Amino acid sequence: MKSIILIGMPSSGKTYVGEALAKSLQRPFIDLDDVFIERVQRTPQEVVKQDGHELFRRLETECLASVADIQDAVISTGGGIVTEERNRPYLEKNIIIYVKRELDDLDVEGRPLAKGLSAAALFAERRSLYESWSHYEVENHDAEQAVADIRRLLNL
Ligand SMILES: Nc1ncnc2c1ncn2[C@@H]1O[C@H](COP(=O)(O)OP(=O)(O)OP(=O)(O)O)[C@@H](O)[C@H]1O
Ligand SMILES: O=C(O)C1=C[C@@H](O)[C@@H](O)[C@H](O)C1
Ligand SMILES: [Mg+2]
Repeated sequence: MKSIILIGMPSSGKTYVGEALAKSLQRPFIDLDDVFIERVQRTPQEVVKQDGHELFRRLETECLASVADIQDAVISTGGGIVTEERNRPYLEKNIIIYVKRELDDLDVEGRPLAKGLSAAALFAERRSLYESWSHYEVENHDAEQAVADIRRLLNL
């Protein structure tokens, strides 16, 4: 079966819910941030700081391409994955779930967000992308509930 791939705002719970979902389904969990660090030997933040946003996005696409054909996994992505149209075909090889969380609940304090924008500004820019690129949407108030909702939506 295709992998389940989670998209959504920074800190919306893609990793948290993804890990719980993988455990519940007894499937491998892949976090694209970990793939990035392993391939590039630097964190996304280091690359942005040292070499700029564009290189970070190019390397992120390479990381996505490297996992896009893996079957049966749960994959969480970085919040900005929807900002590059070239990422869409890789995401679409999989089942795409938009993980939603109240803006006020996003724990973005002190985190370097893309382009130095606030979470509200990023959300305004990306909301329609998360909505239109995803096959399903799930609220993350409570991780167990989000896992149950995804399992129900996908009949798993
Ligand atoms: N349902 C939840 N209940 C309690 N804590 C949560 C829940 N969802 C997420 N968190 C917490 O919120 C923070 C952000 O979650 P997480 O790291 O999973 O977000 P993310 O979408 O993967 O972020 P990023 O875009 O940076 O990868 C973490 O500290 C996580 O433990
Ligand atoms: O949402 C984004 O565009 C980003 C989120 C951060 O986790 C980092 O990956 C980087 O700052 C970009
Ligand atoms: Mg994450």
